[in-house]
Order: sequence, then structure tokens, then C-alpha cells
Amino acid sequence: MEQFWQACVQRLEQEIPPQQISAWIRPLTPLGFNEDEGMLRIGAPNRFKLDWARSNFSNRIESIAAEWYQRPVSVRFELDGSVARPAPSVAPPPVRRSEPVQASTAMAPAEPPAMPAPPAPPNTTHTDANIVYERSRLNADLTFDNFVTGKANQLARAAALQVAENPGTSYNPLFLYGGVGLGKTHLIHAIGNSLVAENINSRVRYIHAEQFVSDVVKTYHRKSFDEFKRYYHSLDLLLIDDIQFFSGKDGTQELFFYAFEAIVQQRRQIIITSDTYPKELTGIDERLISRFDSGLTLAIEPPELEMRVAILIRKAETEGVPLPEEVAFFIAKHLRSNVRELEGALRKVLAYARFHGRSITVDVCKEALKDLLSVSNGQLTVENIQKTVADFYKMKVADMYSKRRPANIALPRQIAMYLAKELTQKSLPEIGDLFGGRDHTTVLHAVRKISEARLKQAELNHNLHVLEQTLKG
Ligand SMILES: Nc1ncnc2c1ncn2[C@@H]1O[C@H](COP(=O)(O)OP(=O)(O)OP(=O)(O)O)[C@@H](O)[C@H]1O
Repeated sequence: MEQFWQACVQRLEQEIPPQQISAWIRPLTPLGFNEDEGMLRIGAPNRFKLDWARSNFSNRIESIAAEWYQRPVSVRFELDGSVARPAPSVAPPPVRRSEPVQASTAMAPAEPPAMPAPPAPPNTTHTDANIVYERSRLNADLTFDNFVTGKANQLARAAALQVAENPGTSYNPLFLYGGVGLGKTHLIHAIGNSLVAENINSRVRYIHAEQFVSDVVKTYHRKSFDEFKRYYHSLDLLLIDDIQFFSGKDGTQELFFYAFEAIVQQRRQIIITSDTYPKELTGIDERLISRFDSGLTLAIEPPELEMRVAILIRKAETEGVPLPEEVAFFIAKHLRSNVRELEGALRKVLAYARFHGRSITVDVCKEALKDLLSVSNGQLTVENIQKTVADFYKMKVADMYSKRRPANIALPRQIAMYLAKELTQKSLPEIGDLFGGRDHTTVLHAVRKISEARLKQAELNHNLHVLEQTLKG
């Protein structure tokens, strides 16, 4: 057991930053391995570390153990005997959803976070963990450990890890952008969770931009500017999601600007997500846009096939269900646009199989996803067309919905609109919406222009063939 544990720690050292090893792995102790049950018992010095280790490292430790013992292994974390005390069963920290919290329940400046956090007692308790999650609004389930990496997000993840290790000093702000359901929110929660794991007293706050707007409205209403300032200006890490919601909200932008300046000047960290890159944001003050651009801006792209498969297998594993590879491939091949869509499809398949008492096969999958697959008509989505055309013409996916009009962007965008009309069931207005809210006449113009041009231009026609083949798979 000791030998296994040493080998396991060595493996983890190659994968996890040193700070995380000393904060989370070193305090764990191997307690025993039950041969009959294939159960590995690991001790943690307190409940906070126990919860953390369980939600962040159990999968990884289980797979290292399975390799070592040459059999499936499950890990059980227990309070280490030396500090154990009678306690109720361990529930995971409360799950904070990424959606904005209702305005009426979450007026940040009026809440305890405005006060400096008390120092943590030597043995941090489960209640402390609860308080941390309450006040930071972090979702403890969204971690680096369960964030699957692929080409589409590797840069963003690397930057996020870097920022988690050196907040306030590496990239400030870190600005992550990309389409819906691609993991932006997940990644910024992972940074927050990692910081809190490092230091339970860190003042971290996750907030959706809409919620921030509502905080500002209340601040104006109550004239509680000092309180607002005391809270936001003193955060160690501010995670602000979907900043495009600030568009046209001048009062919000003004207060945010001062908070931004204060946090960055004190070398604390700001992380922002958006559906597009800074220069493309509309209705946002120029000085804010230039601030957003002054750190590091990175895109998260739609996941490629292998990554989609890995995500499905991983998500099924967390549900405790082994997903046959051919089923994962089937789903991944047919649903290509984003991770949220994949999760939804997987949930459907698992529920369908459970309900009908059947094992998970490609046939079951076809039945369970019948509606989804027929709606997507050959499984092509506009998002997928946008991504494929953007890759082909080496431009940013975000420019598919942007207002920019240089020819090297406008033509591929028109090509994508044309393909969307040709290859999906979407109407012109629907396609317009998916291209950044454009009018249906713009789409019609693009469709006509490209149909005519391909008859006359051999190169364009060839490129369209290549794109059509790629998309139809
Ligand atoms: N690389 C990934 N590995 C594992 N899960 C992922 C990954 N990317 C996204 N997810 C999951 O997909 C779902 C959607 O992700 P998330 O909410 O972070 O997307 P988003 O980019 O913030 O989208 P939106 O702009 O709509 O808020 C979440 O459940 C998230 O955990």
C-alpha cells in the first residue's frame, strides 16, 4: 500500500502543479487496500480537504490504482484517525449553478463577503467549506480535474492553470471567449476553486454579468456606493461571466471600470468571459475594451471529435456508467456543436436505457436520440458549419457572428450562410440570428451571391465541394 501510494504521488506530481500537490495530495495518507472489495482507503486531515480530494482527484487516483493493482479499484476517502471526530456523513459542498443568481437573493455588497474573511482554524471544517462556496458562488463541481482537454481548449486551459498558480501576476485580465456551451464558465470556476483550495481565505467571487448589472442597479437605488466599492475592490479574484451583457449599460460599465482598475492595480486577478473577443463587443465603452485587451485574450473553440468522445466517456464515468466506445463515437459524430448539447444527449441515452432496462448500445442510442438526430437533418448544425468554414479559411469562429466586414472575413461568412441554407433545415431568419442577429435579407443576399459565384469561379466551387464533403462526413 505504501509503495503504491508513493508511486501514485509521483505520477500525480507529473500532472498537477506543485502547489496543488503540497496543498491537497501530501496531506492525504494511505489507510489500506481491501483486496476483496477492490477498495482503496485514503485518509484526509479534515473535511474540507476530504471533500476537495474526493471531487477533484478520486477519478485519477482510481485509474492509477487500477493500473497498479491490475483490477478495477474504487477509492474511499475517510477522515484521518488522528484528527477524526464524530461527524455527520459528508455531503458535497453546495452546488452553485452558473446561471445568474436571482437578484432578490444576491445583493453582493450587502453580504458577508464585504467583510474580510476570518482566518481558517487549523482543522478546517465542512461548514467552512460551505461558507466558502456560499460567499464565492463557486460551483465546486467545476474543476480542472474534470475539464477534458483537446485542441479546442488547450491554450485556454494552460493559461487558466497559469493564472490559478500566479493570480494577479501572469495575465490580467484573462479574457476567454467562444460560443455557447464550450466550457468558459467551467474553466473560470476551475480557477476559482483552485485558488480557494490553495487558500481558504482568498476572496473569490464568481458572478454572471447580468447579476453584476443587478447589483449595480441596487447600488444606485440605495446609494450604497461605498459598500459596493468595499466589496468589489477588495476581491482577490473576480470571475465575471458573459460580459457582453454589459452592452449599453453605462452605469454598470462605469462602476465596473473602477473595480477593474482597483483590482488590477493591487495585482489581484480579473477573469472575464464573453461570446466574442473584446474589439468585437458592441455597446461597451472603448476604455473598457482596451482594458480587456491589455491582458491575455484566448478563444475556446467547439470540441473536435476525439475530445467529444473523451468528454462523453468521462461524463458517463462520473454517472457511474461505463459507456461503450462505439456509442460515444456515435453520439460524438452526430452532435458536433458544443459540450452542453453532448451532455444533454448523454443524459437522454442513459435515462432511456435505464427506463427500458436495456444496456447501452448504438441501437438504443439511435432510439433515444431519434428526435435530436432527425431535427439536425444529417446531424449538421449551423455552429458546426461556422466552425468548419472558419477553420478552412483560417479565421476566428467569432467573426462568423461579428460585425466586421473586411473581404477576407465577409466572404467566408457568406459561404457559411450559404452552406447553412443548403445543408440544414433552418430558415433565413433563423440563420440570420445564428450569425450575430443579422437580417434575413443579408442571408438571402449571401445565398444568391455564392450560388451564382460558384457557377463562374472554379476555385470557389472546388472549395465549396471540399467544405460540403467535410461537413457531410
Ligand atoms: N472541456 C470540458 N470538459 C468537461 N466538461 C465540459 C467541458 N467543456 C464544457 N463542459 C461542460 O459543458 C457544460 C457547458 O459548459 P459551460 O457552462 O462552461 O459553457 P459556456 O462556454 O460558459 O457557455 P455559455 O456561454 O452558454 O455560458 C457544463 O456542464 C460544463 O461542465
